[in-house]
Parts: sequence; structure tokens; C-alpha cells
Amino acid sequence: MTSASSETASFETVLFEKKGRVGLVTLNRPKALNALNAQLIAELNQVLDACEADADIGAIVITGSEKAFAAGADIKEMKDKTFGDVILQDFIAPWERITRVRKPVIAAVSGFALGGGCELAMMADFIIASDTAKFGQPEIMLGVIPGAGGTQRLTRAVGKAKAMDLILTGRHMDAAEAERAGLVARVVPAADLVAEALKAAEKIASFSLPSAMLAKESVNRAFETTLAEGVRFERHAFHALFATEDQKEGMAAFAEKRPPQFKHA
Ligand SMILES: CC(C)(O)CC(=O)SCCNC(=O)CCNC(=O)[C@H](O)C(C)(C)COP(=O)(O)OP(=O)(O)OC[C@H]1O[C@@H](n2cnc3c(N)ncnc32)[C@H](O)[C@@H]1OP(=O)(O)O
Repeated sequence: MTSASSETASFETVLFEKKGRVGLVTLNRPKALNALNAQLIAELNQVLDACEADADIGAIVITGSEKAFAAGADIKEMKDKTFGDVILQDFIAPWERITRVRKPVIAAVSGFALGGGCELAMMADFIIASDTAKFGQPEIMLGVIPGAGGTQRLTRAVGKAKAMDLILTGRHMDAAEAERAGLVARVVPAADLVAEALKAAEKIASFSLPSAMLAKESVNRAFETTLAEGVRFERHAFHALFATEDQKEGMAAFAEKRPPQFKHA
């Protein structure tokens, strides 16, 4: 295992590459369709920590393989756990690291995003899917229910009717249906997936990082608080950005008809 602070890093189950101001994280357990075991989650979290600490990274893309973003929690690793094991370990808690990343995160999903794979993608800020992507929460077929936020985030994304349909039947939803339902932001050809996700991430990373971070935090408030509280939070964040050099630069550049040079400060 090498450190994730350099331009590239190779772990046993995760690959990391720095592409300009974007951190590209690739889940890499191809033989198990990127099933999410404890090691993969630990390595993913290590890379996310490094991306957060790196001032030259302004956005993160998480992807998998063409066949699978991730086929869920590793069932073989999980199957013999007891209630005592899962409650004492707080099984799944380490998966939530991604929800505390303050920089924008895009999930680039091709192939299967099932169970914990779908839940991991939904923890990102938005999903770009390939036309081969298949989403689902099939935990009911294993005698359990989603445990990494699926009942909550899927319902907020697609509404009660479709969430109930997917979670209670365990069926898969293709990319077109996922886009219509509002789960994914856009669908692109499979061959272009990573390039399109990187393009979107590079654009985001070219803007002022404090603006992007506060935009993300403000949108997330919409899921956690009342409209009045959310609007109040947004107003404070908007006002706070007038304390940044980037606000001065962005508005001066507009008035002077030139591209802005953001310093992320
Ligand atoms: C996080 C929580 C709490 O919400 C819980 C969960 O995530 S539970 C897991 C939910 N996911 C699933 O139930 C999906 C399980 N996988 C499948 O249904 C199928 O593998 C498939 C439809 C994704 C793909 O089918 P197919 O193309 O026929 O490939 P397979 O031969 O089935 O799989 C290839 C290889 O990968 C292994 N595999 C696949 N998924 C998992 C998994 N979730 N955990 C562990 N291993 C997985 C599969 O066993 C095969 O390996 P071998 O057995 O051949 O070595």
C-alpha cells in the first residue's frame, strides 16, 4: 500500500490519480464486482482524507469498472456476522466518511450499482451514469434491508412510490429510468463516462473552492432542515463569500470582461 498524497497511488482495492485539480478514485475489486469489503472502505476513506487535505484538489470523482460501480456490501464477508458483531462494530459507520467530504464529489456509475453500491453513489453530490448503469436495493432478497442510507436517500431522490417499488421488490432500474426518476443527473455513453465525469469535476474545480463548498453545504441543508432555516443558512453563506478574494476577483473579472483567476481564498 502506498500513500495517497502523491499524484497516483495504488492500494489493493482502490486506485487514485490526480488529474489537474481533480482526484479520480477508482474502486478496483473486479473479480468481486467491486463488492464493498472492510478493506475497500478503509482504503477509500484514506484516499478521501488525502483529497480533503490536498489544497490542489477542488473536486473528486469516484468510479468503478465498466461492469460494476459496486455490487453492494461484500456478502461473503458479511454473512456470518451476528447482531453482537454488527452493533458493537457499528457496521457500516465507516462507509459514511464520504458524506463528510466538504469538496464536491461526483459518482461516475457504469454497470451494477446495487445495495451498498447504490447507497455509496447516492452519498456523492451527484451521479453521472453510463447508459449501461443498473441501480437497485436488492437487500430484501438477502433477508435484510438497506443499511447504508438506501431507504432514506433513495426515497428523497425518487419519491416514495419508486423507492418502495425498488426496495420491496429488489428489482434493478436502468439508467434511463434512473434519470427520469431524478436519481442521476445525466446519462452518457459508457465509453465516455469517466471523461465526462472528469470534465464536470474539472469545471467545478476551476471555480472558487469556498463557493463550491458552501454551495454544496447549502444544497445539502435542503434535506436536513426547514425551508426557512435552509434559506437563512444560504443567506449567511452568500454573505460570507463577500469576505473572500475570489468574490472580488469573480465580479471584477465580469466587469472587466476577462476570465477570473480564482485563488480559492
Ligand atoms: C450495504 C447494505 C447494508 O445495504 C447491504 C448490501 O449492500 S447487501 C448486497 C447487495 N447486493 C447484492 O445483493 C448484489 C449481489 N450480486 C448479484 O446479485 C450478482 O452478482 C450481480 C447481479 C451483481 C451480477 O451477476 P453476474 O453478472 O451473474 O455475476 P456473478 O457471477 O454473480 O458475480 C461475479 C463475482 O462477483 C461476486 N459478487 C458479486 N456481488 C457480490 C457481493 N455483493 N458480495 C460478494 N461477492 C459478490 C460473485 O460472488 C462472483 O464471484 P465468485 O463467487 O464467482 O468468486
